Amino acid sequence: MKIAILPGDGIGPEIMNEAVKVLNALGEPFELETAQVGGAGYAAHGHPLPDGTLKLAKEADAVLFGAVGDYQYDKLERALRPEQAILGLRRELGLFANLRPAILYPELAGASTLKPEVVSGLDILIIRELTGDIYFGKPRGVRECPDGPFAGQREGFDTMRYAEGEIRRIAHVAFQAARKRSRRVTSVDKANVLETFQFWRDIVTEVHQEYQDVELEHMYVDNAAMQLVRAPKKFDVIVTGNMFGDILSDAAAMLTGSIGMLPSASLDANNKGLYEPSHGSAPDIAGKGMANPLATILSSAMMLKFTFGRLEQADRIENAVKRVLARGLRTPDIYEAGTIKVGTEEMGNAVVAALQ
Ligand SMILES: NC(=O)c1ccc[n+]([C@@H]2O[C@H](COP(=O)([O-])OP(=O)(O)OC[C@H]3O[C@@H](n4cnc5c(N)ncnc54)[C@H](O)[C@@H]3O)[C@@H](O)[C@H]2O)c1
Ligand SMILES: CC(C)[C@H](C(=O)O)[C@@H](O)C(=O)O
Ligand SMILES: [Mg+2]
Repeated sequence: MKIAILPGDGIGPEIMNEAVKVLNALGEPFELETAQVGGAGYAAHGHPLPDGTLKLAKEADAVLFGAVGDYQYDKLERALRPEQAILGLRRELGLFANLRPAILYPELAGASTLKPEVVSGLDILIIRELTGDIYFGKPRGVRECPDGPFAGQREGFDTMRYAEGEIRRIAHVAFQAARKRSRRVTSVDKANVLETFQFWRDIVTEVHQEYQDVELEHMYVDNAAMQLVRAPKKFDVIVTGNMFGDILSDAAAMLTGSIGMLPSASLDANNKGLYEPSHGSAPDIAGKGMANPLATILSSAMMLKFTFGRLEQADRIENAVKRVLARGLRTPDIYEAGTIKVGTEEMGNAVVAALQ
C-alpha cells in the first residue's frame, strides 16, 4: 500500500501533517513517500509538477494531496503556476470522476450559515467530471477579436467541450453511486444555452435507460445553485461537468459548516485515486496553525475505502472525527459559542486519540 504524500503550499503541509499522523496511527503497513508539488515544486525544481513527483504519483497505489496555490506565483506563465500541478495530475492519471460528499455532522448544524432545519441530516454526493469541459478544451488563449463591435481588440477565449464517451462514463459513475444511496440523480447542466450541455443532457438521458431503478432529474445550473441553499436535502446524487461542479461543490461545502469539512476522491476507471480536501491553500490563514485538517483526514478515509477497500479502517477514522466533534472541539472555521476552540495540530492529535 504505497501512498504518495503531496502536501503542496499554504496550509497544505499543516493539514497533511495531521492526516499522516492519523494514517500512521492505524497500525497498517503503509509506505508513505512525500514529494513537492505546486509552488513548492516550482521553488525546488522549477516546475509545479516535477518529473519525480509525477513518477511517484504514477507508481503509488494512491495519492494524498494537500493544496496548491500561492499568490506570489500568480504572475508566472500559466504552465508554471501551482494550480497546473493538480490539473496535470488529474489529466496524467486519468482521474475523471471527482466525488465530493457534503455531509453535515449533527454537531455542526449551528456552524452552517444556513438555518439548522435546512441542513440537519444533509447527506449529498456531488459527482464532478474532472478531466474535460472548458478546463481542458482547446483552443484557448488571447487573440485578436475577428469581428463584432470589438473587432481588432484582444479577446480571451476558452473552449467548452465534452466527448460522448466522457459523458457516458461519468453518468455511469453517478447512476451506480445512486444505487448505493437513495437512487436519485440530478444531472446539472446549462442545456438551455450551451450546445455542450444539451449534448450532455441527451447522453445522460440515454445512459439512464440502463438504470431504470434510479430516478433521473435534469436541472439548470443556476437553479441548482439556488436549490442548494434553498432545500439542499432534496438532492441525493448531483452529477455535473467540471466547471459547474467546481462552483457547486464550494457552495455545498458551506452547508456542512465549513469548506474545511469537505473531502474528495478523484478516481480513474480502476478506482486508483487522488484524495484531497475540496478547499485550496488558504493563504490568508497559512502558517497560523488554525486550518481545519478534517477535510484532509476524511479524504484519507475515502482513500482507505475506495482504493484499498479497507472499510473498517475508514470507519475508524470517520468515527474518530465524530467523537472529536461530539467532544466539542472546533477549529476557528467551525467554532461557535460554547464549544472549545483548537488549532490544526490539536485537532489532529484529538482525532488520533479518538481512534478505537
Ligand atoms: N485543489 C487545490 O489545490 C486548490 C483548490 C482550490 C483553490 N486552490 C488555490 O488556493 C489558493 C487560494 O484560493 P481561494 O482563497 O480561492 O480558496 P481557498 O479554498 O484556499 O480559501 C477560501 C476561504 O476558505 C478558507 N479555508 C479554506 N480551507 C480551509 C480550512 N481547511 N480551514 C479553515 N478555513 C479554510 C480560507 O481561509 C479562505 O478564507 C489559490 O491559489 C487557488 O488557486 C487550490
Ligand atoms: C485549484 C483549482 C485548479 C481547482 C479546480 O478548479 O478544480 C480547485 O478549485 C478544486 O476545486 O479542486
Ligand atoms: Mg474548487
